[in-house]
Parts: sequence; C-alpha cells; structure tokens
Amino acid sequence: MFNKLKNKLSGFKQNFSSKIEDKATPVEESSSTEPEVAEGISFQEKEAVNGTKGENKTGFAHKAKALVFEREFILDEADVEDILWELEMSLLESDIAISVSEKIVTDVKQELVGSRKKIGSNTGKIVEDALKKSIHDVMSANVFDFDEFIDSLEKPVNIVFVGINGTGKTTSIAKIAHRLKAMNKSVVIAAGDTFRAGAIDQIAVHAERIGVKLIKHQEGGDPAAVVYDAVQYAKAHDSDVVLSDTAGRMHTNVNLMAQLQKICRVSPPDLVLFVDEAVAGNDAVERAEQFNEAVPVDGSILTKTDADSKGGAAISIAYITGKPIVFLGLGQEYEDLKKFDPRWFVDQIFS
Ligand SMILES: Nc1nc2c(ncn2[C@@H]2O[C@H](COP(=O)(O)OP(=O)(O)OP(=O)(O)O)[C@@H](O)[C@H]2O)c(=O)[nH]1
Repeated sequence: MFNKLKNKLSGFKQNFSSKIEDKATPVEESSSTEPEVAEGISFQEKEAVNGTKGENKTGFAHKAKALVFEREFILDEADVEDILWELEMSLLESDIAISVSEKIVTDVKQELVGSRKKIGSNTGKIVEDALKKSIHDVMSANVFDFDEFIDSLEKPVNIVFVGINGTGKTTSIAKIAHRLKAMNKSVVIAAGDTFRAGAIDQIAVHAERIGVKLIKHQEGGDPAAVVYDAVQYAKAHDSDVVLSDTAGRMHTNVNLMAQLQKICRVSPPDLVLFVDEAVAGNDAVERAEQFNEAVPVDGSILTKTDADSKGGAAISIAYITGKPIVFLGLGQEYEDLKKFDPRWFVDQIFS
C-alpha cells in the first residue's frame, strides 16, 4: 500500500535532513534560562526537560537542555529550493492534484524555512512531522462520521451509490450492508443496476450471503422504480437503511446521467456516495467533480486502496471536491472496509 509514495517521501526526508545537518550550529549558552519545547523531540524527552511532578525543575532542566538542545538551524529558501522542487515533482508523480501538491510544499516550507528551529534527538522527525501535519490537514477536509450520520436521521436512511463501471460499487454496497448488519441495523438493498447483464444476480448473491432483503425488477427495468420500491418496503418494514446500487456509467453519458437524476428526484436520497478506485489517481478526482455536477455528491468511497502504490487520489479527493472520504476499500472481502480516518491514513504513509 502506497509503496511508491512512501519511498518518495522517505527520499525527501533524507535530503532535507541532510540539509538541516549541514546548517546545524550549536545553541548559544545564554539564549534562555528556561528550556523551550523543541522540534523533533519525543514526549519522554519533553517530560524530562519540563519535569513532571514539580521536582527540582530548574537545575535538572538546565542539564537536560545542555544534553538535548545542543543544536539549532535556520534555513533560507535558497538552501532548500531544489529539495522542495523535487518534493513537488514527487507529489505530482504520485498523482496528487497540483493545488494539493503546492499546498503541501508551501506548508512544509512555512514550517521549516526562514525561522530558527532547535534540533532535538532526530532530524528526520522534524521533517516527517511537518509533512504529516500538512497531509493530515489536507485530508481532514469535511471529515464525516458515517455511523453518527445514520443514527441522526429518521428511518429509513436512503443511500445512493454512483460511479463508473467496474470500480467496486457493488462490492462496496455489500461491505457496507455487512457492516451495518453487524451493528444490528436492518438493511434493504435496491438492485438499481438494471442495465448491465448479470448485475442483478451479482448483488442478489451478496444480499443472500449477508442475509439482507433485496428489492429487484427485471433487467432493463426503470432503476428509479426499483429504488422507490425499496424505500417503500423499508418504510413498511421499519428498516434502518436502504442501499441503492446504480448502473456504472461514464459521466459523459447524458442519458444515463439523466437517469441518475430521475432516481434522486423520485426518491430523494439522504446521502449520495461516489465510488471510484484509488488506483485511478487524478482521474478519480476529476470524475468525482463531474458526477457532482449531475447529482450533488456528499462523499466518496475509494476502493482498491490495497492495490494503490501512489496514494494520490486518497490525498487529493476530499480537498479538491470539498466532500469527505467516507470509506476506503482495502480488499475483496466484506471486512475489507475502513471508515475513513485521516490520522490512520497518514500513519500508513509513514509506517
Ligand atoms: N483489491 C480490491 N478489489 C476490490 C475492492 N473493491 C472491489 N474490488 C474488486 O473490483 C472488482 C469490481 O467490483 P464490482 O463491485 O463488481 O464493481 P462495480 O463498480 O459494481 O461494477 P459494475 O457493476 O460494472 O458497475 C471485483 O472483482 C471486486 O472484487 C477493493 O477494495 N480492493
């Protein structure tokens, strides 16, 4: 997972750390009487410096300071211009959108260039922390809690899934049905992909395996009618959630996009989730925006993250669309679904 991105960021970390080492100078003794919180030092080191239980703080702190805060650095733009340029190229090669790549480079520059910084025990950590903070900020755009959302609405909650062919829409619906069922929610699936031969059978197999109700019509039928029937069934049976599959379609197919609008007009959804594969990179981000023009999309599911070496779509999509990532697909099994958590994601990149 994200191996190419990991390697690129690790190369940047090394180059930037070497530059910091080149510029590092000893801290002057008279700079301060109290220890400052330094960059790149661990929690334990901070505790050692600040003291924890009001013990003889000052004498010990001075000693600790002499041991830990022995160097500092100040970088100017010219020192790191080439390294930051390489970072930007690496981010773009990882399929991170241009505006997102620029933001990350600007954040790192602001954090590490132009001001005096103390060096703790680990130069690499100073660089890693700056990168982590920026990527975390970018990915935290409109974070959304799916479970709280479901609980906050009147039943049945109607969720419509949209996206192009073959990206994992049906599998994601099955995974979410499985997850909701494990949380004791009653689920109805609407077999709204009446267009592709075999799609109804495919979702029927999932519904049976998971043990949830499926509402289906004939192949070629009106998907808006299928979703309508599923919502009526859910209302009549006091079900919690309706998960509505739709046929995969290119965002450029005007007729199919009009059909999607009809589905949403007939049974206004509480949530429209755009499904695409993380491996599609920038294409997935662009498609999310184009689908959003046809039917207002509330969030994304990125599938096949397990097979994605670049991480670009996952890093960019929420920032560019202004809509949260709701779930990540991490494999082909029902359990391979992860409620999106930016901190977990950032930890994966730097693990
Ligand atoms: N590795 C991996 N494979 C996945 C994931 N999600 C789905 N797949 C696989 O992707 C393929 C396509 O998934 P489907 O769910 O059939 O895709 P779809 O979007 O419903 O396709 P259409 O019915 O053509 O619209 C299947 O082989 C799935 O097993 C994932 O998170 N990781």
